[in-house]
Amino acid sequence: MSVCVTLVSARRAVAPACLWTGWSGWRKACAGGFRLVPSRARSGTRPGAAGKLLRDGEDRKAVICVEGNIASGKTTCLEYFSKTSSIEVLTEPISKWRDVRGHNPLALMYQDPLRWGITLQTYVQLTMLDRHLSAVAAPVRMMERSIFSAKYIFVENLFRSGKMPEVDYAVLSEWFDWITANICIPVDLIVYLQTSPQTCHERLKQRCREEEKVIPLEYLESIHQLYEEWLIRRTSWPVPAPVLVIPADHNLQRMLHQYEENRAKILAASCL
Ligand SMILES: Nc1ncnc2c1ncn2[C@@H]1O[C@H](COP(=O)(O)OP(=O)(O)O)[C@@H](O)[C@H]1O
Ligand SMILES: O=c1ccn([C@H]2C[C@H](O)[C@@H](COP(=O)(O)O)O2)c(=O)[nH]1
Repeated sequence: MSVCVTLVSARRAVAPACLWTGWSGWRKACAGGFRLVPSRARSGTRPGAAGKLLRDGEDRKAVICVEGNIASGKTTCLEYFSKTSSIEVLTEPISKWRDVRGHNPLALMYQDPLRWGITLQTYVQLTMLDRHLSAVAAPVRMMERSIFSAKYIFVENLFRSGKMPEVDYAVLSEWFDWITANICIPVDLIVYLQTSPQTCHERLKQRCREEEKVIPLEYLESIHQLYEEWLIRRTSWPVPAPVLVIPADHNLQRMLHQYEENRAKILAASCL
């Protein structure tokens, strides 16, 4: 049985470097865990890292982000690779999005996106940044989604569909731009689980997460279009790493087979 997999070439995002002449208090607070990459750094440093804060030792570890529509099978993919000793797996911090000090911003967003979209996405941005910056224990880290898809897919979707006021979009964009200009967020490979929105709709109904019962097929179609624009057509936002596209409409057994077939390509990210 032939399985089609495409490795799309790299086109790294290069955010403007920042010189950090001040901020001494913050830099002291970060000492130990982070270092500032010299603004003239060239060899041996990640592209785009110059002038940014970088977690110590992180430039030697590989980071793979698994991207895809809601219920495309990302968690299932991560579960599969979590059995490999050299890989550590980080799922999305969805339990936090469902319970921040007793509040459920995920449910609120689905109930009234115009009012609560910024609340959820601000918290998603914070918790995803925290995930990106947490210390890596294994040689390879696989994480579910990224701070990039939070902005380029979900914030963008809310705004474009008229469900986020322009001022909320502007504030979130300012935050995102500041973070990516000043903090190094290393990504070595994006694994894109490419599904049809219909498949995701079926899997979503099967998973039956309470907050997501209101999601119509059209919502998944919009998310799908944004992913395709970003990672396949490359007409929207910078892509921070090479992209490995894995068609993911197949049944579970065939998907696990595909993951095994792609193991070497995925682990090759640690040699980049
Ligand atoms: N290849 C597959 N075929 C059928 N069902 C699947 C497949 N992969 C995952 N599922 C099921 O679909 C639902 C969503 O999968 P999940 O891995 O949670 O997706 P995601 O993390 O992308 O939201 C779950 O109920 C899961 O068991
Ligand atoms: O930036 C984001 C990221 C995720 N979400 C929503 C979309 C889904 O309802 C869940 C994540 O579920 P997955 O099954 O992992 O796709 O969170 C969001 O609204 N904004």
